[in-house]
Amino acid sequence: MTSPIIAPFPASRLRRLRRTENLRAMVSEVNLTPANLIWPIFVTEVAGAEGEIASMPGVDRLTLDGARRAAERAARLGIPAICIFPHSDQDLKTETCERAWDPDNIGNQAIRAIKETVPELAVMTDIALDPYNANGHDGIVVDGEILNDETVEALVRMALAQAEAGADILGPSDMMDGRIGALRTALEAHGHKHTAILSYAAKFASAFYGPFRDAVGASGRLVGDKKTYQVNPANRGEALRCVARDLSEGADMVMVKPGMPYLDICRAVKDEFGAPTFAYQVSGEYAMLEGAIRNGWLSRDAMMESLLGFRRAGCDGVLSYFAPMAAEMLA
Ligand SMILES: NCc1[nH]cc(CCC(=O)O)c1CC(=O)O
Repeated sequence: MTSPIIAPFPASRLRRLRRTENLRAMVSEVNLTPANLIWPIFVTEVAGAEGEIASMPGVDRLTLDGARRAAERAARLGIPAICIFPHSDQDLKTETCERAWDPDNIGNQAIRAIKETVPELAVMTDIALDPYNANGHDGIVVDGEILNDETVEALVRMALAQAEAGADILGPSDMMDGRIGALRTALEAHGHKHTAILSYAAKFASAFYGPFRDAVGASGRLVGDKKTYQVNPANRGEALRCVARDLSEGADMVMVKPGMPYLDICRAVKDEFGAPTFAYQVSGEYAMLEGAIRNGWLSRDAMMESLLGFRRAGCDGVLSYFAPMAAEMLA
């Protein structure tokens, strides 16, 4: 890029274009609209588990009816997509995770409920075994090892059940090797050629997922950590190789996760590959901002600024628990 010529002061006064709201709007380099937001929601099948998540004040676990209402709210606000995370019955979690591909699991029920209520809203899912795994891991665990290839087979079954239930976008968040290619091949073979994949491609082994694991009821279950499959937070090059690999296997869109501590990765992914690029402003980022806002230490504008930052870093959109609130503020 050629640098714009800057005349010496006082011929150049950069403050001239910052003087009024309209002048600032004219030269704004990026913008944030509700179309840039994906709203992640938690849906529970457990009676009595609905309501506020302690570590995510302002975010509720929803019933199926609540999910329907959320879908209507998203549509009203111009949010194009909702992403479903299931909170499933602890007693039905197994080591083999077969509920993950049960057509009637709570995640698949929620897909159908939302598609019935607001057919045009894009429904995104999460593909990983953790909501149904007695071990709380994203993959099948045998003797302490998270098995890659056996997990990929299970993920394929899970993905087909979600596509069958009507999901528009599948979100593999498991970080097993080879899953995108396996999912794409299976989707094509089973008549789901229009089902999109938004790969959690650059997903880091982060401490910012803590509140999410409370929300889906995986925290008490998880033994150890996810460092043998999620990317080391130190590794930019490896994250870019993950993105290259997932795109070459048939991902339609890619994601960087978490968001705010990884904006350098967002920028690199967009510049390097030019594919539709999303960031996930994860549960810990939500808790951090919302906690400070509720304490009066930050204003709501800080939240809006965090979302605009993703756009400046090259993201086409952001998954954020703030999505409905941000869309309301933009209206
Ligand atoms: N498959 C798991 C999954 N999918 C989305 C999140 C985290 C989202 C968030 O923290 O908001 C996680 C947690 C994890 O990897 O442990």
